[in-house]
Amino acid sequence: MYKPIEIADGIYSVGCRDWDIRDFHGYSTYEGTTYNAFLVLGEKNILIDTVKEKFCDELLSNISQIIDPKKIDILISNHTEMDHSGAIPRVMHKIGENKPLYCSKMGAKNLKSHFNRDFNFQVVGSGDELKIGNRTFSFLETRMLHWPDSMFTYLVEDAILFSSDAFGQHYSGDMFFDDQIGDAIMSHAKKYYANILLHFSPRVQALLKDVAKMNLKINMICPDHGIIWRENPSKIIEAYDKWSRQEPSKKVVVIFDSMWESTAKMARSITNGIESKDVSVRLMNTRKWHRSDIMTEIIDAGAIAVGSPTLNNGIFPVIADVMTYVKGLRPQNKIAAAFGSYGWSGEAVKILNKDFSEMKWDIIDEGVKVQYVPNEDDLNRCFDLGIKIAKKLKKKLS
Ligand SMILES: Cc1cc2nc3c(=O)[nH]c(=O)nc-3n(C[C@H](O)[C@H](O)[C@H](O)COP(=O)(O)O)c2cc1C
Repeated sequence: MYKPIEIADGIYSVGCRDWDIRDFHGYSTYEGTTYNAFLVLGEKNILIDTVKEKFCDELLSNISQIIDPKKIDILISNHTEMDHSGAIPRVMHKIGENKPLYCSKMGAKNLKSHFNRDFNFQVVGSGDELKIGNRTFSFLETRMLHWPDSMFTYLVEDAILFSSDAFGQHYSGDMFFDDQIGDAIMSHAKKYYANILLHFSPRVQALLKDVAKMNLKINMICPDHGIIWRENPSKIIEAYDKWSRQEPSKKVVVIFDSMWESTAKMARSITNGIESKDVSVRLMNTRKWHRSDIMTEIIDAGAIAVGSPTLNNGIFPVIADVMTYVKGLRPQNKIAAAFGSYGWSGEAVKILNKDFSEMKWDIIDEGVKVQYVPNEDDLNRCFDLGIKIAKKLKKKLS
């Protein structure tokens, strides 16, 4: 940033924007991301989280515009992943190697594993508090949201939740708050949830219930990526509640790949069949759509159809990539059907059905297989499969 932003009295956002990044551990970030870090001034000066190693100079320069970094007394690390911890060794070197580093028990273990050294760890768990002057930092472990070390730091008097990766978005721009960017941020937040947190949805539900019971006042949510939620923090909490419930909607995603257009023709007929029953549909060619965009469409879809030609007795490699990725993120509550063209052995549909059953998706048809190029009858069978998917979905939702 060209200069740090004071987000509340004596509290500054001092992190960095990564305008260039496009591949974030396999997730496509068309608009880059930010690595947020926060400086809280007071009787003791506290830095919450750091940035990716290569942005360390920028972080230190941002801090220097407010105080001499040597005057930082305490570092809080909410999450060990390198985009937030990468700069820790250099930051500690700058502020003083023996200054206390607050983190969870798993945080201490994981920071050691990352940097192969000890810091002056002060291990904290849920409910522990650090009182400094007129400020209270309260810690809440959020294990597996999304790493074992993850935790939140809640600043009691200011009612600010530093939420680590939760509630984040991969977005980098000239807007820093929800009231500046408006609803445009929600697609980034949804993509982030679908690709980073979806498989932990039961834990998200449990956490939201725990936080509701705690009756925390939340004026602001400061995640480690993207914009800060200050106008309406409950908007992202409500969105997390909705996404983590994994409720199906009247929407089908048709995913396919094709070498010679046969599976593509089948995919289009299935799509037409779905649409003929007034069900919304997204047709996604895996050669044109990134796996993380496909995943974002899947999260609220009620049904998924996947098509692959048979290649060397298996499914097409790009479809295998997408299916491996989707399986890991465990989307629930889906109706499913497979399809594909083949030449002689035709294993693809069977393999896709196995993938569906591993995810406990409801396979509503044995799938449509077509030898080589589909004729009119074959395309009618595909159209009928589309109708069947749409009808089953409507019935399920009624
Ligand atoms: C390199 C290569 C390997 C193939 N291997 C198989 C195979 O193992 N079993 C099979 O049934 N068909 C195989 N096929 C045939 C394709 O599945 C068939 O051409 C199909 O119609 C392609 O569908 P598409 O037009 O959607 O790509 C192979 C085709 C190619 C080009």
